[in-house]
Amino acid sequence: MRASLIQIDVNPYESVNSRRERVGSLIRELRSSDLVVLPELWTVGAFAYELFADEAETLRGTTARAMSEAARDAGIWLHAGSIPERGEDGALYNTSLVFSPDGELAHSYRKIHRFGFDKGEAVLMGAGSDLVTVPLPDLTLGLATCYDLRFPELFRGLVDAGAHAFVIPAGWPERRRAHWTLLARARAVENQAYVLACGTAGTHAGVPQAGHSVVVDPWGEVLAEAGPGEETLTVDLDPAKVFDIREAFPALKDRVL
Ligand SMILES: NC(=O)CCC(=O)C(=O)O
Repeated sequence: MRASLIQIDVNPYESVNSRRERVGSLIRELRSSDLVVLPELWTVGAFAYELFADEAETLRGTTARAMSEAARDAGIWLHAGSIPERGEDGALYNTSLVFSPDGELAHSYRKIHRFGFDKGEAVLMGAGSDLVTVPLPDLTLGLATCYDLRFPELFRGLVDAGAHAFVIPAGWPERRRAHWTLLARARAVENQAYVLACGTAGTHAGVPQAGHSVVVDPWGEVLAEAGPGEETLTVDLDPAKVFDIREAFPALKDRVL
């Protein structure tokens, strides 16, 4: 199973429209992949709090339509990262969208743990409450977003719901990059699952982004890691590795709590 992560530069000098078109073209070049992943809040940037309300969209908005067409044209599963969603209740959510190869919006996930450190996201956005898994032909994905990476109980819940790989779009800042790679590897090792963690590049709202998107195998080995700039990582995953490692070293079966 071939997966590609597009680490997008979210600098504020590019308009949302231009970035959306550019990302659509990048996705269409990845026809040989089975799954393409984008980062968190890539239309605006995860720390551009003042843009969230203005750029919020519904699940049938401009970004969702553009991503649906790109997924269909490329014939791939697309985890289109997250958008600032304007919910039916009027509240904002940090919502990830997953499109099937025929362009259908198959799943969406509202980020559960809002980033509360600088108050921005936690004040502006509502919290999701539902765990979301995405059964693909060869393995099941569990969805999480950025700050969620710090909360292992979410990932354990996703494993209990059948996940073999976690997809984590992010807008992780450079100043905590050491945590990013460490946590991605920890979630992989403790759950014996692949981790596909796709971050952003560039600087927005004065926050330099870490980049360094990473794919980790179920043994905790880093299969591929991006540099700091815009880049696409492509990796071949072996779904059997999850089952083999879980059988050969059955730590998940020894859980007490
Ligand atoms: N967008 C985010 O969730 C930021 C998370 C972060 O900066 C951290 O966990 O550190």
